[in-house]
Amino acid sequence: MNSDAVLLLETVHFAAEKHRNQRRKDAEQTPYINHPVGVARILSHEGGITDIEVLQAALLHDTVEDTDTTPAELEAKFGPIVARIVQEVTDDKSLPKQERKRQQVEHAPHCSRQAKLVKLADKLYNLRDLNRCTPVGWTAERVQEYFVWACEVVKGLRGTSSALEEKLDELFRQRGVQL
Ligand SMILES: Nc1nc2c(ncn2[C@@H]2O[C@H](COP(=O)(O)OP(=O)(O)O)[C@@H](OP(=O)(O)OP(=O)(O)O)[C@H]2O)c(=O)[nH]1
Ligand SMILES: [Mn+2]
Repeated sequence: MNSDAVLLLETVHFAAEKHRNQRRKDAEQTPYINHPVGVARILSHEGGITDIEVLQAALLHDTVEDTDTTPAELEAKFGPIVARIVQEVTDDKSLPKQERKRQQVEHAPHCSRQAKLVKLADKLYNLRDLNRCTPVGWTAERVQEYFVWACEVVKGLRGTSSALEEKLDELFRQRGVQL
């Protein structure tokens, strides 16, 4: 088996273990790991991305934010580039939510191209997930606000992947969000 396949299996196994007790916010309580796997799959299948470090970072992108995983642990296991990309897409959960959301808009244009790719695929997955079903406790207004905010973040990520940006733009258009 080629070494990229071995590396991806090692990475998806690590992410699955880390997210094993986490569920999505939908009524069916979908396993959380479906999200990072789906984000990596969007990058490869829809974005044509073959950069192994980007695909690994996509699989790991929520481990530091949402589990006990540390950046040092990622660096030791997957190397400095993967660890850096994950760090770039990790929100500071000690900040109030509104400030975290504001910082994503502010930081997006300063991210590396690799981190921008992960962020584009993350938003595309989450917006499609909102179209699939509404998270438990969310109102229609909150869903619409998420689309408006995501569009602001995506503005700072443009010029990175026309394939992913076109798919995002179609979702914003369907919601009447001004591009
Ligand atoms: N659409 C949707 N999202 C769900 C669901 N379950 C969990 N999530 C996660 O919820 C986050 C969006 O919800 P918010 O209320 O805006 O953010 P918060 O969880 O950080 O407070 C996303 O985090 P994230 O991936 O870190 O991305 P980001 O939105 O913070 O950039 C998304 O992955 C679900 O069933 N549907
Ligand atoms: Mn995510």
